[in-house]
Amino acid sequence: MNYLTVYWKRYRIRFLLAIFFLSLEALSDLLQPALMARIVDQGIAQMNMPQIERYGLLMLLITAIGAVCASMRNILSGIVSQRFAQDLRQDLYIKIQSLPQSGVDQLGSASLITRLTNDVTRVQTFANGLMRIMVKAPLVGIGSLFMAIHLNARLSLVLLGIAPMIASLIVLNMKISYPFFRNVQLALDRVNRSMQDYLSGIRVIKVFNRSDYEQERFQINNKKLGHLSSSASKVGSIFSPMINLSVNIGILAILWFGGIGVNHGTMQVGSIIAFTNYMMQLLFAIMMVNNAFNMLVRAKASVERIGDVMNHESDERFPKKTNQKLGCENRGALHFRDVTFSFYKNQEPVLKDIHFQVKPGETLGIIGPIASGKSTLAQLILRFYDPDRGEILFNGHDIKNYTEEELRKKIAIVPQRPLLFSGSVIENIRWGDDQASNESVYQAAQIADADHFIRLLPHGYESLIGQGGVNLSGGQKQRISIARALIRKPDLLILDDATSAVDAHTDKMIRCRLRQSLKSMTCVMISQKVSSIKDADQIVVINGGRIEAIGKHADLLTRSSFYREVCATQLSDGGVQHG
Ligand SMILES: Nc1ncnc2c1ncn2[C@@H]1O[C@H](COP(=O)(O)OP(=O)(O)OP(=O)(O)O)[C@@H](O)[C@H]1O
Repeated sequence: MNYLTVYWKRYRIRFLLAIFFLSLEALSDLLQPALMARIVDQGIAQMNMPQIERYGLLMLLITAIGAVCASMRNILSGIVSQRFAQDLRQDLYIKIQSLPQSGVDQLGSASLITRLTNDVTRVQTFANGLMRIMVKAPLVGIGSLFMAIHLNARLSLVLLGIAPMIASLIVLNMKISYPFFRNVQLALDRVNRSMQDYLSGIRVIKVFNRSDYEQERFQINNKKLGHLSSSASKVGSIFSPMINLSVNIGILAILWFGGIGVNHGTMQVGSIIAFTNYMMQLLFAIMMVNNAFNMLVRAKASVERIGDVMNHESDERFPKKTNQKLGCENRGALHFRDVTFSFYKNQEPVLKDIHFQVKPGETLGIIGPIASGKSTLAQLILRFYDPDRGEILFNGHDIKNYTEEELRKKIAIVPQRPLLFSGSVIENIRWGDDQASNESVYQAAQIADADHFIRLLPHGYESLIGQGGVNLSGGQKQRISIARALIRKPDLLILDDATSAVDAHTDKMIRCRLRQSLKSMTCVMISQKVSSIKDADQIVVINGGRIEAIGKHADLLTRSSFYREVCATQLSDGGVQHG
């Protein structure tokens, strides 16, 4: 919970000011029954009009002060809780951005969304409640008790008997409820995850007619959430009436003993009214304290879940300062030296003893069966993960010597699944370099063979792209992604199956243009298609996480059985093309 200290320091003055107004408001509530008792006992009972007017006016004044304080407290609590939530959300967002990829994998993206939205809102509601009722309830509760004792000490013994009983009930409620609320949040994560899965795969789900199946999956998670939520509220619904019953027994006892007192002439009617009023205020306060505990239990679960993220180790692997010694003599050179990598400790490595070298300006093709580790290899170059053994050199230097900004400025990747944002086409391309001129954008689009189709769009480069590029074809999205990577003018370009959705002719055009226009740029081309990589200077055949063979197309036809088989099935003439 340490991470909350910074917000406490930032907002404590306004928070304490809200509590100050709240205390005045509570004081105004507490004084009213006592004034009413005087109006009844000293005014009405003795037909004393001046007393009625005096205490009546005083009561009005105190109520007005209470109302002003309530407004001030409302304004302050609104401001403090809104700003606190806004800051917390922002800081959590920044923290999520700083997490290493393994941290994001571990926490899960759906859970991170729930933490950023639902959990922050819960903590905000609690903070707001703290300034509205939670402090007022104990103040009014203790004040009522004090005023009641002041009115009639003997009658107050009833209250002292009941209070410990109610306190025990509240503590028990909190202990039992807490695990339920934590489980509710976890169930909410699962509901969000199934929704996220559905939205990201909506087309495939429809094509495969799997909407019913997905609906069932959602229903299972939703039912679990409903079940857990109702179990959690059942606990609350058992305890609340028990607390109510205890308080009502107390009121009944007061009326009983008070009635006896009035009969014997030891108590006045006004005092009994005031006493029951205080009892009602006490009832209200206790109910509020109970609700506050329920809110606290929920907020505690959320505070801990946010804390899991806030206290998670940030990605501190990159050096903070530029290493002056990193010269550019070997611009674009890439060297894998016996790299072994596994995602989880004590698990079979995904990549084993990977060793190869790419000279500046060369193109390296990588081919292999599915799940053989091709994309993982690309992610290691960008340091999304670090190898367990071995090292990767880029531009002649260990990639661990580069700052995050430097490394990612020099290397651009076009991922398997192109990611486009809502906005115009030109904005999406310029996202790679926001300083790029229009000319550079057009040039990058031409190399990616995107310029022609973009100009045919209703508003050309200014045409709007829907969220995730819904209004574009797969091949169009891939070409815009390539243009976006090119505009960065990287030393090394990684195309991770980036032309899988374009036809063979366009694929060839893009490769030719890349070679002609960017002679100095090194290119790593991962593909399942032989046609995409067969002209590369070197081809790495990767199988089961190991390099099966390295060489040119012609060499591999004799040296790699996997490569030969793939060529035989893929190349258009049905046979094996040499050269
Ligand atoms: N974030 C991750 N956490 C754990 N395991 C992973 C992760 N990403 C990939 N893997 C595993 O690593 C192995 C290699 O995956 P990778 O994506 O590198 O294969 P690939 O050769 O690129 O496959 P494809 O051709 O299908 O894209 C697979 O077994 C996969 O399950």
